[in-house]
Amino acid sequence: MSLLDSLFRSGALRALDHALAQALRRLDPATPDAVLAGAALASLAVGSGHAAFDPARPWLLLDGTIEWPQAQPWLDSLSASRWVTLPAKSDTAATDAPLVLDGGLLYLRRYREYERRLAARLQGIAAHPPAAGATTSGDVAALAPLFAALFPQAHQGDDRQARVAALALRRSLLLVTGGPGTGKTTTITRLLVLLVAQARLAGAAPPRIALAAPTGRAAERMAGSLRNALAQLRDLPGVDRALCDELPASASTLHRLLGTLPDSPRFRHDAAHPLPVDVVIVDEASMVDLPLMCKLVEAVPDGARLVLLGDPDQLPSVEAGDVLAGILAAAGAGDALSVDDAHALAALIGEPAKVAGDAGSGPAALAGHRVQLQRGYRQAEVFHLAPLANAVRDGDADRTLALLRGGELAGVHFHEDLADPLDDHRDVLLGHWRELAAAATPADALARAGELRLLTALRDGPQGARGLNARIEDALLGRTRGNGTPFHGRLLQITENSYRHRLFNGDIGICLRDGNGALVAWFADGSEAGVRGFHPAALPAHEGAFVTTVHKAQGSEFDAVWLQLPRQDSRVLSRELVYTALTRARRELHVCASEAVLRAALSRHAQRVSGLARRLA
Ligand SMILES: Nc1ncnc2c1ncn2[C@@H]1O[C@H](COP(=O)(O)OP(=O)(O)OP(=O)(O)O)[C@@H](O)[C@H]1O
Repeated sequence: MSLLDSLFRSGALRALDHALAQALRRLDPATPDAVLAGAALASLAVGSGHAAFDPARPWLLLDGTIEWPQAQPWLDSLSASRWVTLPAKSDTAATDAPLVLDGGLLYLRRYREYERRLAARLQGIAAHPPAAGATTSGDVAALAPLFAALFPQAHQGDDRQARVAALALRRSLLLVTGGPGTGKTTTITRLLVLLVAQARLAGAAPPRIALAAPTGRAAERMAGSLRNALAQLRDLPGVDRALCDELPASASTLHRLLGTLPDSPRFRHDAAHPLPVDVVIVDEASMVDLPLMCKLVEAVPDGARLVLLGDPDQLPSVEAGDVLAGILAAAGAGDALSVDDAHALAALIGEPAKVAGDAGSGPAALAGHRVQLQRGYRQAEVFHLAPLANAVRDGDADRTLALLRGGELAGVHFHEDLADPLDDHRDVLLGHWRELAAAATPADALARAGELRLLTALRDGPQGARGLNARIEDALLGRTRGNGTPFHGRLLQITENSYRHRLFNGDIGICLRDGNGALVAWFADGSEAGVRGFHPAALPAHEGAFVTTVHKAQGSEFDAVWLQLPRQDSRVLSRELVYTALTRARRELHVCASEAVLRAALSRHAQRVSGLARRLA
């Protein structure tokens, strides 16, 4: 049997992937099986979060007992095919072949173009100094008193937060990375105040600033953190409150920032119609996929600053890409300043511990654009998560298990071998969800829904989100319910973007009866009332949300997180998945898992195929 047929019969391919291969076979019946299978796999790769298919590492896409062709003959056969373009380095893949073989990876043409355009525009932004940059030592010296008020520790050792703000004076592309609570938002707030002051000193208008995140929830969280940081700043001696007043009070989704067009994958803002802004700050950059990141960077005007914030240890975007990882690979460790920056910024931050070119930092293409924040500032007395998060991030299973079993981390609970939290902890969990139905107002119910979330690794199976949701809904209702029927107290999550409703993938709502007994589905929004109601039958696609997958919880935080891992290992499990789940918790964490599954998860990376790092280098 041909590889294509055996992949299709085993259920590995989606109908869409198979249809692409079939279409090529119809157009040219002589097309070799290796090319047809490659086409189907390139399509499946995009559907599985990869930018391309790697014939040398096919198991990154599919595991199981598949007899893969040898890499070199496969690549040769692809290279010789009329369906595959082989672009020269500068080529824009102008032919209309559906596939491109580039850097040993097989791409669907459109995704190779996204990757090429993203790399080119990122390099363009990085190479372009900010329009209102501080280039002279006089510019820098004039800002020194404010800088010292914003970053009083700047001259004491390696203050990475101060380094971020200082670098923003000279760099258009800035990558600010760090785990939860390392002060990314605090730092950005101070950086923006500094940029406002810089414009004022130059007699220019204050910079036009856009704050954005991939999901509505992440954007809300970003705006909330910024407001808190700003409230602290207003009381800081040496900081003029009028500077703080110039900062935006809200953040939007990236889709809204770029301006969606009805029934079009394009946005209102693009290279020809750039965003009318001077600074774009993007939070949760690890969640941004390849097409969206490409469209974002192309809409950033020349001379504007682009600041990407993210936690590199979190799961990559659900959709194709792993874009942040590719960019960071080209930026190095984020521990060094370039020689020029170090010299120009010495008046603000003193002599840096390390300058680019020092042993270890390497000649990365975007070196000098990244700052990795290291120190966590969240209070640890009530919730001591950091040691566990670090052990998981490092894939250190022995240490992770010792910490979980030791029971000494405040707020962290291990329920070893527990396969069903609804059996042993039914009262706590159902009690919480019942309280939502009894909340005084929809806004209150939605706020309380953020107090606890049960997270799973998988959608399907006995410990999957779907099955658990159905069981919880039955338990709350006290009877078996027709699938998807709304009921008073049902928590739900939108699963598609609907611009008409202004509801987006991942938005959480709750169904409550109004005074007349009619069910209304309520969602949080930025309006004065704080919520918007919909008739449940008029909602875009949605599903139950008492339990969500870790993937869907990216960009959100909850007071208490219950993480349920499956009983059997699965290729979906990885240290990034466990790390992302743990770091969603603000006060309390419950991990339900077996030693074997936890060890298997921590031994695996959520690896994605991408040519971005190579392209940027
Ligand atoms: N240099 C600092 N000194 C003291 N406290 C700080 C400092 N930087 C940040 N914090 C505090 O640490 C907490 C977390 O900061 P912040 O919200 O900026 O972190 P973050 O990295 O944006 O977090 P998240 O991962 O949730 O987005 C806040 O309470 C903030 O006030």
